[in-house]
Amino acid sequence: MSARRLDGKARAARLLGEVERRVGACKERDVRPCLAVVLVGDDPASQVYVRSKERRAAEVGIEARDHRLPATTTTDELLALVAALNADRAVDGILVQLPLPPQCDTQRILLAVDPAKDVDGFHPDNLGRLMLGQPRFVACTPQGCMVLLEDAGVPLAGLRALVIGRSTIVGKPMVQLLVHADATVTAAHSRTRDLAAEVARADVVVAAIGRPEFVRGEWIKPGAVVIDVGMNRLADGRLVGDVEFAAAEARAAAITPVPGGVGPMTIACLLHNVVLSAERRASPT
Ligand SMILES: Nc1nc(=O)c2c([nH]1)NC[C@@H]1CN(c3ccc(C(=O)N[C@@H](CCC(=O)O)C(=O)O)cc3)C=[N+]21
Repeated sequence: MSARRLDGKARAARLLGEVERRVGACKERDVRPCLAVVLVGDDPASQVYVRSKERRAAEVGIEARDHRLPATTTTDELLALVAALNADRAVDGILVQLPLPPQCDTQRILLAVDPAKDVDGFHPDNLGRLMLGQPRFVACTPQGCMVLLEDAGVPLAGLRALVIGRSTIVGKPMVQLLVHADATVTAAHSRTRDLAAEVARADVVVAAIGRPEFVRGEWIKPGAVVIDVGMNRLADGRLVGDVEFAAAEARAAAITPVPGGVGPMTIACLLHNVVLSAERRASPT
């Protein structure tokens, strides 16, 4: 048996089509959806990500305003920029590209973003709302994983789901979303004993560890659904996930590829969050 590939690229294109229609509807009401992108420093990977976000935004009619700051930017300078973007009524979403240089206090900066413009879903208000089951902006990567899980066609209620990785931007919100979908969720991480045994009993595996092919294909329970959040650049330039793809594919019922799986969904969900924010501006409740 070979797994069905959960095609994130195709799914993202469909979601972006919906976003584009909704952007058009906003414009008919004289609201022009706008995303402010803040990039500090010259990390090459961050520059690539930001460029592809801005390109996708343009494709769906969202204006992306670029704020590039030198690597020496201080916390106070960033706080001043965030305050200006919060106050700018034309800005629907604010994205501060991570990681920030070490002299910047990331937590303080994320806390300063107006939660109503926090399209990354990283502000404590939005993380707390998700915990309460009253989400406003859901972090883009976990949101994209849930869409792909829906496409896999497995009802999550009662299933055993394993989330590997406990980051604030992926693992923790992913656990919450799966709990709200009535899965039985285990949060595994670097200190988990016998990860192989945890994987072996999981009906759904979400891998967000950041180590190339760390999850062995032979650990996967036959018929499981595998969502690979990992994006690891090897020395030879190849991009691989956190799961040993070929071996996992032979056992799983469905699996996301890398590239072309979760990554494109993350960007589509970001722009989905921007249009949600613009729709609130168009029809305040
Ligand atoms: N505030 C903030 N928000 C983020 O959402 C954020 C961030 N900071 N910092 C960095 C990470 C990384 N990230 C990616 C999203 C999509 C792809 C993506 O589309 N990847 C393609 C492949 C790209 C390639 O080939 O290199 C794919 O998986 O098919 C990659 C990486 C968002 N991040």
